[in-house]
Amino acid sequence: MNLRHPWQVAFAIGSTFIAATLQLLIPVLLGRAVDQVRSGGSISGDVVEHRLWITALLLLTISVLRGLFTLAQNYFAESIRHHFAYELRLACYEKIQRLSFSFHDQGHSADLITICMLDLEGVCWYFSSALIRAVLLAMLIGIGAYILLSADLALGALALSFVPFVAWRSSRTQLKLRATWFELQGRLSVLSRVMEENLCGIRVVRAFAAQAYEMLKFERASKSALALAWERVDIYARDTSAMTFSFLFAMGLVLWIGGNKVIAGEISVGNLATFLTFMTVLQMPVRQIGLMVNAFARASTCGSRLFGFLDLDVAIKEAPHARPLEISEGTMRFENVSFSYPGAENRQTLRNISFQARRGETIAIVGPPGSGKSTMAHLIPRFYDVTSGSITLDGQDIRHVTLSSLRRAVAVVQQDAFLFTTTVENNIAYGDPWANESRIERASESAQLHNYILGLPAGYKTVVGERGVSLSGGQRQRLTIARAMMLRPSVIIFDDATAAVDAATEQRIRSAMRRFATDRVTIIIAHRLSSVMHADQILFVENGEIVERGTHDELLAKAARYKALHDLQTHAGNDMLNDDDGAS
Ligand SMILES: Nc1ncnc2c1ncn2[C@@H]1O[C@H](COP(=O)(O)OP(=O)(O)OP(=O)(O)O)[C@@H](O)[C@H]1O
Repeated sequence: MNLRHPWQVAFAIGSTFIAATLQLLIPVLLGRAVDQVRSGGSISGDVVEHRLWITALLLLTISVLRGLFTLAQNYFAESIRHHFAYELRLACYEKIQRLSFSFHDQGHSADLITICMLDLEGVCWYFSSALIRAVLLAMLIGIGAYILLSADLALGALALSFVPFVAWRSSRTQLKLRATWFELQGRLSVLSRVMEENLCGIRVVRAFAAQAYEMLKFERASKSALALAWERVDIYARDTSAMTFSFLFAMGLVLWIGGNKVIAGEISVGNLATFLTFMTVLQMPVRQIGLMVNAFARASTCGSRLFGFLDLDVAIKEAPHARPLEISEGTMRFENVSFSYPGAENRQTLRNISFQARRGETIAIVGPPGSGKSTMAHLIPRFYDVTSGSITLDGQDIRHVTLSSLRRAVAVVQQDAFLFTTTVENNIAYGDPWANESRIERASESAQLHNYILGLPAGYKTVVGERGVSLSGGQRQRLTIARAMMLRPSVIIFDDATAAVDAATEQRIRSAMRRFATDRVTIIIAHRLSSVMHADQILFVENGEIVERGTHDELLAKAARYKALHDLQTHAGNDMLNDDDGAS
């Protein structure tokens, strides 16, 4: 139970007890009222009327009070549920912020959303509404059974005979409905996937005149969902009828046998009325046993997933006595770094990488696809930890400094330029929300974006991202470059960040960044050698190892892999130019 709100829990349970007790008094009072009318022959009319008035007033008061306490019970139960959900949601979100890249690499995002929304709801509902209802149900059935059985054992047993059957049947129905619910969710998600693909690929669909095929695909998915929905209606209708029948059958028996007992003078008509009213009172809660069983089954699956997620160990942790990173000379060093991805420990992605970069230097990393260039970049902000060796910044091992200070000092401009759905200004100032306008403008000028932004409908206040103005790949990329520059990092990494901009814009960004680069280490990962030829040191990586290093001229002079790549790109460029000449 949610012990962070003990008073609310106490009020919810207390109100439930009182509401249940008051509800149990109603059949007793009704029975008494019937007997008071029946006894009219032996007592004067005024006395009967007086007694009836008292009983009626009592009934009214009890009903009003019961309503108020039920209201309080629902109020507190809902309040607990929402507070509990709020706290769990925050805990989940906080966990997501801390989870390491190795967790996200396994493509958990859809599962994570299910855990943090649906599973969380399942757990909260159980801990608030279902548990409170279980208390109410236990009281109604327990005390109700005691009153009925002590009034007349045989008739009481008969009146309660529908309880086990309805409880069993409603639990079975709910569990069956639950199983089909999962299946239905699966079929509905196929339906939404078909629709989503159709909307995303609308140009392909129209271009290939595939509307009829798409319609057929959608109809098939739709039919399969409809069939299951019908199956569920069938289960529900059949089981509801069976439960109603058993209840009415038991009621008929009580009426018949009870009626005979009244004739024989064994019980009063009022007693019989009490029995019948009790049965009506018990009917709905008993049917809800199925809901409780379902809530419990749901909460145990959802709970094991939710709490399993919250208890997950975070791979990248801060050292117990981590200190903020202190930058003085601004030197970064890789010392004999080897690395294997978590889950792929038998394969070394990087082997014995050593190099040093001083403030103001630009280091370029080139090499064939999959050679480990991005992996090297991801080790610097500790997206992953080195398997052996170390990375230091001014002599401080990055594993021994606080994560926030490290990530403020190391900015990565990724290949995929992600933008938040907010203004251009907020996107650029993401790492420094208090930055003034002139700094934001300077950063966008360096990223060759300022003039373009001024031409947007609302300038820097224009909303971009999924539901805003759409930018081209190159413009998005330049915006993320400006965002990284705002951090004034000690190490800035461009992970193939200029691949989406044309050579002329790249040239302009590079010259604008020259001043910016004097205060920090710049690491450029690129396939286009024209992007890296001005670097102070070029590392050629192959199969996770640095196989060549030096300046552009030194590497050309070596006439090995770098030279081969350079010749390939130069010839490819010349060939394209020649083709263009030929074409024109
Ligand atoms: N998250 C991951 N889990 C396991 N293996 C990975 C992961 N990311 C990359 N790899 C593997 O590590 C190797 C190096 O990948 P990396 O992305 O560093 O190469 P790269 O040189 O940057 O490639 P590219 O030039 O195509 O971007 C590849 O074989 C890749 O399949």
